[in-house]
Amino acid sequence: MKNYTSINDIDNINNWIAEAKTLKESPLKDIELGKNKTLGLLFFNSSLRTRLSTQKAALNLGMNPIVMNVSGDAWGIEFGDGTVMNGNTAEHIKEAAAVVSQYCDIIAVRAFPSLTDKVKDESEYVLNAFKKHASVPVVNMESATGHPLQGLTDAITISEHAKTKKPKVVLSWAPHIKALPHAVANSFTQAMQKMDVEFVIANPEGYNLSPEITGDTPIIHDQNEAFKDADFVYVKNWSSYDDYGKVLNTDPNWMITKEKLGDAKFMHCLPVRRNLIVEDAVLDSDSSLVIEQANNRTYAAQLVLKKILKNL
Ligand SMILES: NCCC[C@H](NC(=O)CCC(=O)O)C(=O)O
Ligand SMILES: NC(=O)OP(=O)(O)O
Repeated sequence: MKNYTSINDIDNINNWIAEAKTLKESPLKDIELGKNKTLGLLFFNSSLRTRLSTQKAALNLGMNPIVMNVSGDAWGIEFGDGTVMNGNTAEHIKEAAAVVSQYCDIIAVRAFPSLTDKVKDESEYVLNAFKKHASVPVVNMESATGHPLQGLTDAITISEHAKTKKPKVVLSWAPHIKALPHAVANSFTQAMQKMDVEFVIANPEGYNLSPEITGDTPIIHDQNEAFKDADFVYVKNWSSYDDYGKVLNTDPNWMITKEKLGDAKFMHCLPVRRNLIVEDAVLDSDSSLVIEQANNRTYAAQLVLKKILKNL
């Protein structure tokens, strides 16, 4: 594998899950593989889990991680072609990516969407510019439209906790005060579509994800109906896709409660706002898998880095 930028880069999800589970059992077994190799992590946005678990994964493989907060700490990067750079950007992605490629064997990038310009966001211009102008492999640590390290993590976690051969998995929208990206929901949807699960999405009217992502997956506007007989309820807020980036609804009735959850397991990528997205009683109960999900971020990243290292 050269780059890992989308769930579509996973050739066989069941094999990947099995391999991630073996890494989890003996995380240091490939400690020689990444010796003298450098992973550069570039953050255009905040992070706790991705920033730490991806470094931990690199360390488990014997790699040397180096981290930079691009926004604020680096020079403003210009992505436009042929731009007269007389504004706020001081260096072009052509130089920046070429320079970073000399210091790193793999570059990992986090760059969220604007949520104001759908066409520009969907062009994935930051991630694709790194892919184009870097001479080393690129890993997506959450881009405008996808969070494939999270999607892989969630597939691993569901596989670990499934009690039946074909569990029912619900992706549910929940309220939030801010406009949030679609990336986590998109990659979770794509991961579930590759797994042998009964998968449905629950969201209010006006909140359907991109039809290119949802495809044949049933979309249900009644949350209680969607939750019936669910084994896993994966919760995430996202802003409207059709009315791009808008917050149309903050209906507290969509918040996840213990009563609504029933016997299902609760999942969320974190960070999560308590008593807005989900009530304390759920997060503080055995029904919550959120801490285990965060743990699996390390093994998802380690599997991805291992596959890229083997191909260098
Ligand atoms: N990486 C996981 C989620 C990141 C981001 N969440 C956020 O921005 C939450 C911010 C807040 O709650 O203020 C998202 O939804 O894509
Ligand atoms: N789940 C996740 O990606 O967390 P961070 O945004 O803290 O990295």
